[in-house]
Amino acid sequence: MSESGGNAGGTGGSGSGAPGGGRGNSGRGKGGPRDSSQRNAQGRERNRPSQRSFTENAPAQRTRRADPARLVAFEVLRAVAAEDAYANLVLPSRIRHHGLDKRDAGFATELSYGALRGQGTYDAILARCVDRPLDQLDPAILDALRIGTHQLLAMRVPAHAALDQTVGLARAVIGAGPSALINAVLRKVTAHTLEEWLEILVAGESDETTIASLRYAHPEWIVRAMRQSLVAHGRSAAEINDLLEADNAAPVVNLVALPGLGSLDEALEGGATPGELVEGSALSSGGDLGRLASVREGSTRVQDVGSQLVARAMAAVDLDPTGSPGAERPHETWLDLCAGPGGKAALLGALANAQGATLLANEPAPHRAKLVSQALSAVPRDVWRVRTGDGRDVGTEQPESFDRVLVDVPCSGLGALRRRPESRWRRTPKDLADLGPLQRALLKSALDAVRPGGVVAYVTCSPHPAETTAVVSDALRKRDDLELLDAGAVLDSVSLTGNLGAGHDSTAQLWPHIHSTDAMFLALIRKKA
Ligand SMILES: C[S@@+](CC[C@H](N)C(=O)[O-])C[C@H]1O[C@@H](n2cnc3c(N)ncnc32)[C@H](O)[C@@H]1O
Repeated sequence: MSESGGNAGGTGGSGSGAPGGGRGNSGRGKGGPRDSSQRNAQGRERNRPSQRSFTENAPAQRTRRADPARLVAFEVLRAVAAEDAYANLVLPSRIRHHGLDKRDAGFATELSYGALRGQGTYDAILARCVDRPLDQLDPAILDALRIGTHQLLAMRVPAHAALDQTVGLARAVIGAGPSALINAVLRKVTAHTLEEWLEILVAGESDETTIASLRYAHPEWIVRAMRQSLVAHGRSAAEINDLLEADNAAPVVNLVALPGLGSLDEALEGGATPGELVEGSALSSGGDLGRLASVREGSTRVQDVGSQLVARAMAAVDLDPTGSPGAERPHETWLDLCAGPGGKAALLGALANAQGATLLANEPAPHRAKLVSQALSAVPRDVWRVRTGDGRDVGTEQPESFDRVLVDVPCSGLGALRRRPESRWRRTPKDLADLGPLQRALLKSALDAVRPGGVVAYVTCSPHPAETTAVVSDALRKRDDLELLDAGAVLDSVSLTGNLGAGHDSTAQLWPHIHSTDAMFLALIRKKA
């Protein structure tokens, strides 16, 4: 374990398109393959005529060149499949490596994210077009087919361009052999629109979970888990399709101006719109956020509104409800037990600075602890410290030492599927079981570390009851010195609307399809004085 400090800021990116998301039909283009200059700012190819047709050229006569934007998407899919890479980390480096301009970068983002999100549905379609089981295909060929299918069924790319360019990509990076197969399979894909394919796939299917899984491109176990989560948090199971559809939409990039330190003026002048749910937030207008001086300084940051709300709720709980309103708070000590990479720590650091408190941010992974220091760099240096160590030890090493503790535990991330296009296909139900003991141990440590009268905010970026309500009720059952505060009411008190409707049974759950945030869970647990 060690403690340290440091400097910097951060930005994020997004993509769009998937079954249930940015649907579009392909059409006929005039002449040969389009070059990238014919794409519009959303990465869509311009002048899209309404009918489909294909070049008469045999695959061998077509382009042998890999269009750089498609090549980037292919490389992202390959890295995800072969190296277990994260698309949101690989994509920017591939875009830089190939020197894509803004339009091509938009196209590559939509193509790679859309193909990854839609993978389950696209594979079901491809299975109807290939004469052997998909797992007998070379994985690179399968990725090329997924990229071709997403262009044909869900992007406004003329069919001939999608075909020619995908075959050209395959010739350039996989070899001449597979191009005939790819050409033949993608021609079969073009026989139907996405909607027609979905009708074909679900025909004769009566199981609602299977239908939703195919229609909204989620594994069946996640469809069931999300339905269970909706019900566990007091919502209707009938919302499931809206929730799954929200996972397929590209999330808007949210900004936060660190209270008392940052400003949104520059972002708003540049076209960002003020956030409607929480003070000091804005919806980015897109583009390179590094152009904003306050983002470069780290006083304005990219952060999901759900994260902003739960961090503000932790800081806003009234620890002395019997005291006189407006009375000055004594100097408080705050702990962020699982801080990496530092998004909530930065906001908490700014709030601590404004409220005369200090913050200890803990993270066991040294490279992530460094990111926490960087995230906190805009906050005055005497307000915060970073501890590099196991959060499970803090409760015994520093018992009853903190007034407020945030424990934002490692979780399945089922509440942020829209941000991580590949994660739905990578996660398994076993992850939930494996994470349970760590989540419980971290919450126990947080409860040991908070002083009597203090409050612990238990947060996950997952709505699943195994990671949310079950963990909290286990903790409450084991000890008699705890009480649950009304997290929904506290969230309302820090929101601009005052009426988020997130509360249920004293805990609170935000939703992508209701609040346009990640599905953040919040429980506020007070240790009785
Ligand atoms: C959900 S993330 C936290 C996100 C962070 N609060 C933010 O807003 O940027 C969970 C973090 O817990 C860390 N973690 C994993 N095991 C831990 C442990 N034993 N003690 C403390 N933190 C742990 C992970 O490295 C990860 O950075």
